[in-house]
Amino acid sequence: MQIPLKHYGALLTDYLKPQQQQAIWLALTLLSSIGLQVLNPQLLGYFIDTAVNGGSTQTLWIVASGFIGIAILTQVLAVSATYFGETIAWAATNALRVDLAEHCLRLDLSFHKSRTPGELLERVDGDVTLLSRFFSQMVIHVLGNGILLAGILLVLFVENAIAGLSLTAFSLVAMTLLLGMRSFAVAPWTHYRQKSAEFFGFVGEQLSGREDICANGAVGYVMRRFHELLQHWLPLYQRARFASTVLWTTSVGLFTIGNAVALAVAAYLWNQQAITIGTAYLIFHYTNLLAQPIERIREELEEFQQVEASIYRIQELRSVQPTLKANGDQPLPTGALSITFEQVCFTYEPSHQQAVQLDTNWTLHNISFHLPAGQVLGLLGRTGSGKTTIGRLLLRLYDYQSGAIGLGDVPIQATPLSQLRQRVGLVTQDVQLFNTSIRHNLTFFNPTISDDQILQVLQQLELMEWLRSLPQGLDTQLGSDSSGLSAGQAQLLAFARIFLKNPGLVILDEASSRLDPLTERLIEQAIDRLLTGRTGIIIAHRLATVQRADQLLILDQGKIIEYGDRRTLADNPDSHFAQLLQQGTADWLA
Ligand SMILES: Nc1ncnc2c1ncn2[C@@H]1O[C@H](COP(=O)(O)OP(=O)(O)OP(=O)(O)O)[C@@H](O)[C@H]1O
Repeated sequence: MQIPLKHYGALLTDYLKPQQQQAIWLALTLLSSIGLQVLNPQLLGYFIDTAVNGGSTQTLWIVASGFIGIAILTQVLAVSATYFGETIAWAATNALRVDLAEHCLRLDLSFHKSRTPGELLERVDGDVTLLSRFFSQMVIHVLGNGILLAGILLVLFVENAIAGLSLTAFSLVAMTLLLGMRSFAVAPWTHYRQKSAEFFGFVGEQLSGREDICANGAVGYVMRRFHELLQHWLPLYQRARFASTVLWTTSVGLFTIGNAVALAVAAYLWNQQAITIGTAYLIFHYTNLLAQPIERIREELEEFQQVEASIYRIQELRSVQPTLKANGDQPLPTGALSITFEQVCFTYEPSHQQAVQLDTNWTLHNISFHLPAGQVLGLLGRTGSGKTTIGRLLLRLYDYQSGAIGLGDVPIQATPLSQLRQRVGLVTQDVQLFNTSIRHNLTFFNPTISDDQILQVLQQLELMEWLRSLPQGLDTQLGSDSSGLSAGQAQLLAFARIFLKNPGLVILDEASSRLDPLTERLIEQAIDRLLTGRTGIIIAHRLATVQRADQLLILDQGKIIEYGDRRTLADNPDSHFAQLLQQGTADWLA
């Protein structure tokens, strides 16, 4: 896996451009500290020669103080560089996190269904965290240490040409060898991070389902899977670390050779009386100093292998594009919206579409009906017959493969997605509440909705008494798992959301669970109000709700087995609906 250099460049310019000033400060502090590191040993060499030649104590004091002063300044500059580096890293990686999160939110439901929330967390946060060093220091460290390396070699040449030449040759060999091994550990680190994403996905999934897991005695199974994942994770980590260790061992071996070369050259030149003892010390000192940039570049490259794996995975995520067809800009009419389905066929696995020539494999097959504006359609059918899928197609959570769907005579693809989702309201059985105040749970953070509007809606839903019983009213915080709310109250809050949104079409997946009579009455009233002046589709589980419908559509295995006016069907003793009425329940399986 080799990522073209231009991709790194693009990433750097995209995310570092807004922080040009900080980046300049980072470069300045880093380069100054490098300059001082090259300069300071010269004072030491001078100190030794002055001491050996019997120089004055005052001179020695001045040189020693200068040496200490520069050492302190180098440290101050290093601290400043770290500060600027961290600031840049956080700002850049946060911007990337935001971009990736937005990108994921734009992707279809099919993308999210195929990935666990934990896996996405690892993609959006784990991989990006690894990139922080790339943004803050990597490029500048590789560049800066390259300059330090060149500076040291230059000084060595100035001290003595033979020393400069032999240590330059050594540096070239060391760098070539280490750079050649650059990609050595990329693949093991990619596998390791893939497994870690899987592990976090698994943990996230199990944590969110902990009640069901405990209630159904599945803890043993979960723990076994947990250990299985860990068992696969460890060898991958060992392999990745081993690859990195090979690099480390190579560089340690190289520096031992480097030190031997420096000592041999210094001893030879000293014997030849070509250099002073101070210069001999400097050759040895600079060779040691040489280890720092080479070692640092090696470290950066080693870390870069992990970064490369992260960049690769981020690119992969960014390359996933929504499969929904493009939107048009045709507005939907105001008020209640009529619905037209014309021979709609849909499957959740479009890649199998060609293979699905047989009608039986469509999730929805040849669905056609027309519901005039302001009317209500009751949807009935066995579990898995495709009722929920009809709602999903209307909201364009998925696109159908053939046929046509129109709302208010506008094809749904011809209108902007944001407008479509504003004009169609969906209440599912599974009400998703967020870990924030009741106000935000109702308005979805829309600041244009006033408290008065919210209170009016809660009053209509007869929820004021409940609201008054809460210690902080609309500011009361809800738990993400609906803690403190009954199923009926959660449903009523979901209705309140729809009232505030005021759509022209309401799709209601009615709760099939039994509610207490008081809550049931409240919900019945709420549904009545919700449907007034709006078109409605109700996936009905109660006869009371079905009686509201103007039209009925009964599905079986994705096909319409009965469709028509409710009263006409009720009067026809041969109809499926009449049989349901006879059974006294709308629940198909009852
Ligand atoms: N995201 C999905 N990916 C793949 N298949 C799916 C998906 N959602 C539903 N299905 C399948 O599509 C078919 C229709 O599902 P749908 O949820 O529309 O049925 P339903 O009539 O609403 O059932 P229920 O009454 O149980 O809610 C089922 O066979 C189901 O397994």
